[in-house]
Amino acid sequence: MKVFLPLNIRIDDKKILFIGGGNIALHKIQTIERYTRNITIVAPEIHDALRGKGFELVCKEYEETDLDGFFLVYAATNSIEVNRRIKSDAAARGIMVNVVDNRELSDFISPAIFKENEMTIAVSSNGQDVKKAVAWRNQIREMLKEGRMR
Ligand SMILES: C[C@@]1(CC(=O)O)c2cc3[nH]c(cc4nc(cc5[nH]c(cc(n2)[C@H]1CCC(=O)O)[C@@](C)(CC(=O)O)[C@@H]5CCC(=O)O)C(CC(=O)O)=C4CCC(=O)O)c(CCC(=O)O)c3CC(=O)O
Ligand SMILES: NC(=O)C1=CN([C@@H]2O[C@H](COP(=O)(O)OP(=O)(O)OC[C@H]3O[C@@H](n4cnc5c(N)ncnc54)[C@H](O)[C@@H]3O)[C@@H](O)[C@H]2O)C=CC1
Repeated sequence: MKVFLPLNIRIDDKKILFIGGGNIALHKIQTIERYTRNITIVAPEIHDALRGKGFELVCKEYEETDLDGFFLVYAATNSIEVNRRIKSDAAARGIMVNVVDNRELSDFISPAIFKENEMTIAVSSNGQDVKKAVAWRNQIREMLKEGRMR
């Protein structure tokens, strides 16, 4: 089984690339944009909710050279084959990838996050039980809101 180490990575001075701009990209970007807007999206079709927010939008199919200059990459297309190709192209360049349809291929995974000002709670199940990670995050959030944690 893969093992994932929790880290807080500096990203304000780095570029993040999304390949694929559909529902899953939108959902992940809604979390990431609370930390940075330095996001580029490459996809033939980009969700309307991702437009006009200051992201760099590149309307086309993925090519290997799209990876140049990026620190983190999210392979978020609806094609298993394209996502696998992104992973192997990025690995050859030493770039870390989150493959949204395959935790085994992912160099990093996204935790369930609750952020309030400078404080962040991030819950992960090591990629094994997303629903439990979300449930724990929600319970911790409720405890905070009810004043049971300070
Ligand atoms: C491994 C990981 C990889 C990664 O994406 O990094 C991954 C993978 C997969 N998720 C799947 C399903 C769903 N994921 C969500 C939601 C979230 N998923 C997130 C993280 C992760 N998901 C990483 C592990 C995290 C950990 O370690 O625990 C969250 C926490 C963070 C985020 O995505 O930003 C975010 C909550 C955001 C929030 O609430 O804030 C929902 C909706 C929901 O539950 O709300 C569903 C539908 C559930 C249903 O169907 O009921 C499937 C099956 C796909 C399929 O079968 O089609 C796979 C694929 C697989 O398991 O291989
Ligand atoms: N990690 C997670 O939490 C979850 C992941 N998934 C997986 O996420 C994947 C994506 O799902 P959705 O976003 O709902 O799909 P979607 O259909 O909404 O969006 C797909 C996106 O990929 C783009 N795309 C397709 N081919 C491309 C190419 N060659 N180059 C660049 N972009 C390309 C499309 O233009 C579109 O923007 C699916 O494989 C699904 O299994 C699904 C549920 C949860």
